[in-house]
Amino acid sequence: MTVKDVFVSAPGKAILHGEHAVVHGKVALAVSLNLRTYLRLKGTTTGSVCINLPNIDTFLCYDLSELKQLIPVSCGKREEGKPLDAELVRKLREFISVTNGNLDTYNMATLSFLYIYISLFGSSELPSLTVSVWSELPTGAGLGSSAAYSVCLASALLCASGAIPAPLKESDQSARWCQEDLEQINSWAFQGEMIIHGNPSGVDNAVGTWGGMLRFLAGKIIPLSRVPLLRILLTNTNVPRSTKVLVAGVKDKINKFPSIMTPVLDSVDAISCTCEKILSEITCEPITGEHYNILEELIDINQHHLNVMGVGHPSLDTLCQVTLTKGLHSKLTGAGGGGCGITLLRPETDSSVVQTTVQDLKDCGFDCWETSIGGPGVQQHSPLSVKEEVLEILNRY
Ligand SMILES: Nc1ncnc2c1ncn2[C@@H]1O[C@H](COP(=O)(O)OP(=O)(O)O)[C@@H](O)[C@H]1O
Ligand SMILES: C[C@@](O)(CCOP(=O)(O)O)CC(=O)O
Ligand SMILES: [Mg+2]
Repeated sequence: MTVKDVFVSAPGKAILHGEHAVVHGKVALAVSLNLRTYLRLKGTTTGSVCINLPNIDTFLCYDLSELKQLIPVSCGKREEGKPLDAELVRKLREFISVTNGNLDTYNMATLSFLYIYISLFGSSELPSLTVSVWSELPTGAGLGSSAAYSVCLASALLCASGAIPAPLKESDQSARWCQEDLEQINSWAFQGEMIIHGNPSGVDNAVGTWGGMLRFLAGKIIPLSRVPLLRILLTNTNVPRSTKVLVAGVKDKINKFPSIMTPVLDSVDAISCTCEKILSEITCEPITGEHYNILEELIDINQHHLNVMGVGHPSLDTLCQVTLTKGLHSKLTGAGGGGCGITLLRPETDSSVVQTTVQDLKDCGFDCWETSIGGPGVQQHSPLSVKEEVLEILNRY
């Protein structure tokens, strides 16, 4: 069986409020970024499955005959939204550690690819194909690169398997799936996130799938109908960390000090709700200085809470201090422990202040840039419509 080529992309995200607390059933507010992950799937006749992941220096090929051995005996077509198939995960872990030496975090990328591939095709015939992925997002830095990757995998593999149609018409440059198909993509992406994160809330893959700004609570996704025009500075401290490890650390802390940590999580929940209220006022009333004063205070309080949860880092403290000298307020975004932070810019913040702040942060060894938010969720593209620099990289494979 030869599968059709598919080209897709999905955005990264910034969590405004609610990271970590969202894993424990609290509200999070998240927004898509203008940085995307691109995936090209090509049907081949080589009798192998190849995966090219240049962001993480991973280039692998497997014979279909090897992969067939991994199909669980019980393999019917697995339904989405179910817990991971423990037998398949065990077989894949064994297989990857045998062929690839170790189980470092970057091998999670291979594991999640193979998991979705075998789950979707295992009950029929495994097709020969090559998947190449390139991302504009920093990997493992809090901007949801794992979710953008999982959403791309899920959409391309679902499309290739025929479980969902390819929405792109001949004359289109890019196209989106219908709601029902997006739900399927989101739920398979969640499985990929489970492999990479251990215990994800699902907020990141929801933003990667639907884009825009959304409120997420216990698996329920409510898109905000109007996305306020927020100006946000993104800073990558370049301190590496793993979401899986940080999420597990917060859980341990909650288990150890339940009566101390529960109020912290409740407070984060209230911060998300208050922020949502202010943002909705900003979209339909004249913006006042007071709106921004409150947003800034919420950022400060939440950053303290995240430190209490044990996911701060000296580099993030530096970010907060440096921006505060310019009157700007910052917090970590995503799992913390290094990685990225967001800084809220007020509508009246002068571009010269932004420029000097960016320079000061760069002098600390950080990457820093002003970003736009609220981009579209997962899309299928005609390769001709994709940015030259992305095509150039993906064309190498
Ligand atoms: N472009 C990519 N190519 C391959 N794997 C990726 C890519 N982006 C993310 N990943 C996978 O996601 C992991 C990082 O996920 P995570 O620790 O959750 O950080 P993030 O905040 O970026 O989501 C990587 O170790 C890798 O397994
Ligand atoms: C910490 C958490 O709230 C967000 C993690 O985001 P990221 O992988 O650091 O981009 C975990 C989750 O919601 O699954
Ligand atoms: Mg992640």
